[in-house]
Amino acid sequence: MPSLNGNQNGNKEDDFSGKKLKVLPTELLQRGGDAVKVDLQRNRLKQITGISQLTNLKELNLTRNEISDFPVEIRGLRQLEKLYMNQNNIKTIPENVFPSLEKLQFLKLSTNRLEKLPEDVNRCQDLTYLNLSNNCLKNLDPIVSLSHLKELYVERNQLTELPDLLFKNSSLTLFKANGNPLRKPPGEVCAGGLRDIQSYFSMLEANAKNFRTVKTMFLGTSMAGKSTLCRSLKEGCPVRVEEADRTVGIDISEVDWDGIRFFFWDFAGQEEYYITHHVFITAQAFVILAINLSSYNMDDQSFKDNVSFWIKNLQLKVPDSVVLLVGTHVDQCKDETEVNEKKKHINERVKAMLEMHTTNLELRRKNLEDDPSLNCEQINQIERLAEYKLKVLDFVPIDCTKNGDIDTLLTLIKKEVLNTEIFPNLEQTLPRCYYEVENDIQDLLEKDDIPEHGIVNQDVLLWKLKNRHATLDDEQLKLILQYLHRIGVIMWYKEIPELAGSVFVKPSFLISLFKTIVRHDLVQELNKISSAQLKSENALGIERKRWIKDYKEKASLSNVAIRILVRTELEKNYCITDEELIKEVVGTKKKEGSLLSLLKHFDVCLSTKHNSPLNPKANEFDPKKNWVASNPLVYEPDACLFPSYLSDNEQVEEKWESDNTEDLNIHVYFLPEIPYGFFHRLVIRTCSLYSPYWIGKDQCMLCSGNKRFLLKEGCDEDPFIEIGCKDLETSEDIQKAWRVIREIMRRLNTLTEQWQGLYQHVVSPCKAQGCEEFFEWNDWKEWLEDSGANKFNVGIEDKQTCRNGHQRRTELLFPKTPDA
Ligand SMILES: Nc1nc2c(ncn2[C@@H]2O[C@H](COP(=O)(O)OP(=O)(O)OP(=O)(O)O)[C@@H](O)[C@H]2O)c(=O)[nH]1
Repeated sequence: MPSLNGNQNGNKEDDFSGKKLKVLPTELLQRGGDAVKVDLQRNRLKQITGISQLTNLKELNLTRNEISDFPVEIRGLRQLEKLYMNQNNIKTIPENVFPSLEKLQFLKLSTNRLEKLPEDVNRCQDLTYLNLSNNCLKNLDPIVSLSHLKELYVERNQLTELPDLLFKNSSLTLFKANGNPLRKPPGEVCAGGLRDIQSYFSMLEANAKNFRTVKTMFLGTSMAGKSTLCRSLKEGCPVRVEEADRTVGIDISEVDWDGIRFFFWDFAGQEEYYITHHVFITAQAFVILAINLSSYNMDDQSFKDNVSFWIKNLQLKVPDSVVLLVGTHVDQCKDETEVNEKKKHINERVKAMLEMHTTNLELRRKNLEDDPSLNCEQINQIERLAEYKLKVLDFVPIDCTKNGDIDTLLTLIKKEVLNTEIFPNLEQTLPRCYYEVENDIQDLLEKDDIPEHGIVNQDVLLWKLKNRHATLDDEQLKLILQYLHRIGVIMWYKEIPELAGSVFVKPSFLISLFKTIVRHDLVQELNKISSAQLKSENALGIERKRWIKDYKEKASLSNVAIRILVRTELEKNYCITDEELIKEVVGTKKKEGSLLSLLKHFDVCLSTKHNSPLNPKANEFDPKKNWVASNPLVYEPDACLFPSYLSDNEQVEEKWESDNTEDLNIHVYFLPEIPYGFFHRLVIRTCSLYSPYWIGKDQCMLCSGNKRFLLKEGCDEDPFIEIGCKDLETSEDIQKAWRVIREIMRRLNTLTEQWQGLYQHVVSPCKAQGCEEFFEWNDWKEWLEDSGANKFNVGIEDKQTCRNGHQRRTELLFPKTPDA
């Protein structure tokens, strides 16, 4: 029997969800005109023959079924107000269905395979909610005249343009279009939301010009020749870069070739800088991967360090980018044969690597297809990942000291960039004022109207720009500034309260501040601190020694040392004397400076504490309340910890002691692998919730109440992150622990969203001694949603049996309805 639940409107709901139905049950059809609301989600329906008998149906939920042909019979449901058809396999919707659904207000068609919408969808004039995300739509014209739409979602489709009519005089209050290859308006405008898009269209001239910009990133190991390539290409002839002149952080510059603007981002190759790279590696980029051919050994390690590490990172972070492999130092190879052999080695390995990636995704998809209705979300995600094709262009070996070779490379780059198959989104349509504002900012800098360091108060900048653009108001100017921030021309972190008032119109300055702290030769820099500098912060020489020791042994850097280093950089290299500005950036004993706020915002480091004994009074985490640190505070944050520089896990292991079978334990597996810096950032984000924590190289332990939680990066062939909890005595303890794990998983999930090419799945290991079996989670992402928490694993048994016959209590394997 279906359950009949009352709802707020007094309508009875026929609940047939999760019953593995393949056809509509007779008992439902017999209800005929009595059925008002029917829930058929999570079944195996391919068709819904007979549905038109439910003539008074107002709400129909067909989420997560196996429907591929849109059921035309729905046409008969003339009273229908709400229709859920998301997470099926629908490719097309025929004409002549929607005109009959005149009362439809809510339509959810997300996560299907729709390529096109029927023209007559515009007949549903009462529609206020429409969700078309995760489809393959190229065009939204059929919906422009839906004048009552309030919420519209079209994320992750194939849209290149949005129709401006959609935004004129519309009642839209929510619109999301992330994950489309948009040119008009560009994705960076859409990322700002509805207001930005409306403002963009209001400013866009009828004959607006298309502009062509390429963000070019030079990546590769240290000394590969990135700076040499970057500078030589800019000059059009070989430029020699001295070893002492190596890149620290990132260098940014701009060139114009034949009307195409190239932004050159030269990334430093030393590992210390990798943790800040993710901030600056952005979508739709052109990557020049420099590989030093003379030092390249044709073995696994060399391929990994010089090539695959970088390609995999790009595949994870920006899977839609284009990579050009450039082999440098050809003149230092023995002969042409050596160059050709190395080129062949790299080309073959890269090809195999990309194929392997596709095969792994394919295999995973096949596994999931055993139960498509349960795994629909995951299958869809895999299919989306398989659609990303990182383009790796043919390998070019060059001698960076030779004129002819630089010329050849230059010609090749220009040719590739103009190839629309390789760069389909090169052209973007922008209102003229966007460019004018950008040029004006450069002009203000050149005319010294803005100080050389480029930090300018938001109000001052707006005032200066308004003097030049009488027609633009503050709001429009702010939107343009945010767009310029998103494309990396300026930096304005509006969402960080400490930084919202300052605009950094010279990003290179900000990066140079990053590198005062995140650098390969930090110990040397600490050693250079003079007595006078120490005195300025009331510090002693003996403290400097301690800073160096703490940094080397505990990867923690004193806040006082940070202040001294940053102040020195500002005063010496940028001749800044404005004490107020220095204090704002550097901070004081009482107030954190803007630089630290930024580093924390990007999860580069976290405030650290003295490691005190396990605190049984650690505040418990309660998802309904704001988390507050334990009282009395166990620490005064006086240093910053850089987790990825830590060298061992001893302390964490000692605090955690050993695992036991009554612990909670889940593994989050990553395909193709755990991105560089992922664990580091997860630890930072998680530890900011709990006062007592201990961190090691790839492990971290934290406390909530009297329970201990472990986060661990592991690899037993497949890379995974383990989340565990111990000290659980009662079922209530277990429920509480799952809530904390849910919070950790939420953080993990928001991080994952920053790596577009990443796939994860979650399992609970069996834990019986010697057993390697596990219990697979199907719905973990749903569990993270507020509404999903109550549905998770509803009705499962008290015990689960693994494939080897071991039994384990369900509540130790899955979070059984946390708030039930
Ligand atoms: N002979 C020769 N020397 C080169 C070539 N390319 C680069 N070099 C030299 O190699 C050294 C390293 O080059 P850089 O351009 O600084 O390398 P990088 O990749 O920017 O290094 P990091 O800044 O440490 O990341 C410099 O001394 C260059 O002059 C080449 O093709 N032939």
